[in-house]
Amino acid sequence: MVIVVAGVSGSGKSTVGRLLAERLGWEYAEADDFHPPANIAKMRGGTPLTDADRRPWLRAIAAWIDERIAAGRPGVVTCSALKRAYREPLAGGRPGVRLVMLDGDRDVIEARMKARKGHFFSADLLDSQFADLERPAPEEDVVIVPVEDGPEQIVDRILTELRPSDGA
Ligand SMILES: Nc1ncnc2c1ncn2[C@@H]1O[C@H](COP(=O)(O)OP(=O)(O)OP(=O)(O)O)[C@@H](O)[C@H]1O
Ligand SMILES: O=C(O)[C@H](O)[C@@H](O)[C@H](O)[C@H](O)CO
Repeated sequence: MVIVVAGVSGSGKSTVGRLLAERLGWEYAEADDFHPPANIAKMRGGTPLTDADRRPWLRAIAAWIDERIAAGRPGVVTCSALKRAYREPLAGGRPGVRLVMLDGDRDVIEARMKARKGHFFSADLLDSQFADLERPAPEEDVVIVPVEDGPEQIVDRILTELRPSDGA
């Protein structure tokens, strides 16, 4: 099984994803490591990414997921996956892949981003993240988890909802 941890920038994907992988003893990969350097430079410069910018990045994340599934090695990967069209190729109806979206109040997320030091993605871009965000429809079968709790409780909740140790 592969779990994709999604959500806008600052929603806690890296914090929660890393902890989840640690608790399960699974491999972990970080969305930002799949971006071509031009995308990182663009975000660092304060310009939001377009669909075209995100295409090679989503393909690289999908390839990571495919490799894990082919090898029967479970993993956790983060990916903002803001739009339905981004989520479909990663998790849509694929057995063995589940997507969890961290979602919550913009002010809470903004405050966390402002407190976070040394990250290339500035809180000024948060509006563009919420503008692009398409909240998952029920038929997408995405687990939506509120971000207001602490990371440990969020991970507990994901484990309860997905029961990954059952091998689902
Ligand atoms: N549940 C939480 N409770 C309190 N603080 C949190 C929580 N989750 C994350 N944080 C803090 O909020 C900030 C943003 O979290 P994090 O970097 O994990 O988000 P992200 O979604 O991975 O962001 P990005 O996509 O920009 O890399 C960090 O400083 C992190 O320590
Ligand atoms: O889809 C996007 O706009 C990007 O992937 C962003 O979400 C960033 O990569 C990340 O969240 C910042 O670290």
